[in-house]
Amino acid sequence: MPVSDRELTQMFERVLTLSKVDKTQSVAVLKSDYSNPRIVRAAMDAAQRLGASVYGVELPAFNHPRAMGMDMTAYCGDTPLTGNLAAQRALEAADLIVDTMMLLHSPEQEQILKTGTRILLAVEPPEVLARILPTEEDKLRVNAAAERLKRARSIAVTSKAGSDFRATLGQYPTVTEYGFADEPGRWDHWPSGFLFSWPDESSAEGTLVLDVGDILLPFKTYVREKVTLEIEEGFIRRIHGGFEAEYLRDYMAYFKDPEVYGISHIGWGLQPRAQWTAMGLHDKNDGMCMDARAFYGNFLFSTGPNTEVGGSRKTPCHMDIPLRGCDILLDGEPVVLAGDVVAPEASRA
Ligand SMILES: O=c1ccc(O)c[nH]1
Ligand SMILES: [Fe+2]
Repeated sequence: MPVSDRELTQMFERVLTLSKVDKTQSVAVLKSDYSNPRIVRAAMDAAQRLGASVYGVELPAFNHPRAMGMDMTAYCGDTPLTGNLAAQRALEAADLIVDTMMLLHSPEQEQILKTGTRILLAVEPPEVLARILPTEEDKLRVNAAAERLKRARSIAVTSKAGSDFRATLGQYPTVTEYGFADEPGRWDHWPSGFLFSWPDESSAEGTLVLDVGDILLPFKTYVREKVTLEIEEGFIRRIHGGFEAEYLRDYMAYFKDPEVYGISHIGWGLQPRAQWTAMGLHDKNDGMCMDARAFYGNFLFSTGPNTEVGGSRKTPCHMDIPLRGCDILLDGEPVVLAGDVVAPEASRA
């Protein structure tokens, strides 16, 4: 259902307030040719209504000649900001950046965050922003789970479909997404509600079986026949199954980069207002489908880049693959069982 401009501005006022925007703050709205103009305008208006010093940074769109599709997570690393030091300085001057063009998985995003500037990504359709409007309660639940994940030294994921995956943890930080950027140097994404870390380099091992109904992003497809990923020493070594396995093999091979098979962030969904079914109701180009990444109790697996936590894999191909119905154990203790969040208690909806 359409959201009115007035409601969109009011939602931005709410989320920018949660992001600690007030008259003492400067807010830069980062945009490019493909930004949603309604989101740009609502962010600018809301920031002004909160008394902040507001400015826009507009960058010409960047299209890599080998990028395919419109989903902004499909080709990561190079962005309209890449190489534009003057624009980066202009952005670093802000207390908060509302990113309507997607810097995620770029080295520049990390450089900007290191200056203490906060970044809030907002590129989903207004109807999704409205349905998953962030709350303080989301933050409490995600942070409760993060306290557990920060302490974890191992993760194990199994499922009835046959998944049997494990990795050690600790080399990389825990990252939370609860929908607002309220602390210095924090990046967040409205809408969200999940958390993740990265496996220690070379530690990811085992099998992940994508079962019917699991999701392949950025393809925005529901798996219709099982796909099996065999993982050794932190890399996907084999992908087998039927048509979807062949399609995934062909897509990843297209990049001609062995690093696309590396494992990226792994974690689980904690957003009850995100729905597994939502992707089926949207066109592929409506956004990046955060419902699929955030739905409650998923195991979110991903491949490719790890630059956002200081890793060396700046590879453009990034697959986000949420699985349903998994058991997720940290140090042998369950946090999710059969796709339902069981611990920590404070993380349950
Ligand atoms: O919010 C996001 C979106 C995409 C992604 O790969 C991670 N987190
Ligand atoms: Fe991802």
